[in-house]
Amino acid sequence: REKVEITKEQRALMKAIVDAYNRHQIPQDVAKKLLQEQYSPEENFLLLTEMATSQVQVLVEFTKNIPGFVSLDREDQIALLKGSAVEAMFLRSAQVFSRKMPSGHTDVLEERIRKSGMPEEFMTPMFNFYKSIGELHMVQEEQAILTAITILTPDRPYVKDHQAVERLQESMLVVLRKLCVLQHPQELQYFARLLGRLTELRTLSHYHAEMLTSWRMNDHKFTPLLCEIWDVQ
Ligand SMILES: O=C1N(Cc2ccc(-c3nnn[nH]3)cc2)c2ccc(Br)cc2C12CCN(S(=O)(=O)c1cccs1)CC2
Repeated sequence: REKVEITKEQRALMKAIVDAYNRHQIPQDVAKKLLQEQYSPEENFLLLTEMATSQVQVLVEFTKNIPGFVSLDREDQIALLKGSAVEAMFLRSAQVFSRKMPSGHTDVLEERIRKSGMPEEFMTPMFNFYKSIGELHMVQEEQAILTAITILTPDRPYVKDHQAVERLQESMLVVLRKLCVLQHPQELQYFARLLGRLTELRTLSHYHAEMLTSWRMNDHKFTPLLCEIWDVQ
């Protein structure tokens, strides 16, 4: 059994990322609304849009606090945020939602989102992803670092200094791998399973782009921030 040890620097990096991840949350009243009253599809959709807008704001703040991010080329910072926005939002949504939801309430989520006019063909992959994240029982350090790794993916469109991003992501992958060995000693392939979720996320983000155009509401409106980051309208 390999002797795994997290260095002082790696612990500092992990702490900075976890603090940033926990510091920014979306307003609880918004998330709670989704779980309480019964709404019309239009109202459901508006709620999801309101929440997604808060989520993007929270993710921008989180990203700015990832050590090394703000010293990247400014245009690369934008390219990374735009390239990872959907994936990071779905990853964080799945993580936060499963934590927030008392068990057995996911059908409320399913019903609310199904009632928002989301195309059927997107529901299944989204819920499969949601369940597959829940089954991993990630500790919060793993959740925060995996989200940072998603954002610091070097092969996003328009990233110029590929290497600089790769170096940042590399240092986080090293920490995450050690964390997985320490937190899940019995599951030898736990780290590989975590990274496998990132592949599932990319598929989801392709669905998402199509979904936005085919949303089953003729007058669906997104907020200016979502239009900007999702390249819609
Ligand atoms: O809204 C979602 N939810 C509910 C949700 C998400 C986060 C929090 C929360 N609470 N505190 N912090 N975060 C609460 C409820 C959720 C849960 C799991 C998965 Br997988 C995914 C989702 C989406 C993400 C956005 N989309 S979306 O398609 O991008 C779209 C935008 C506009 C209209 S449709 C819908 C599904």
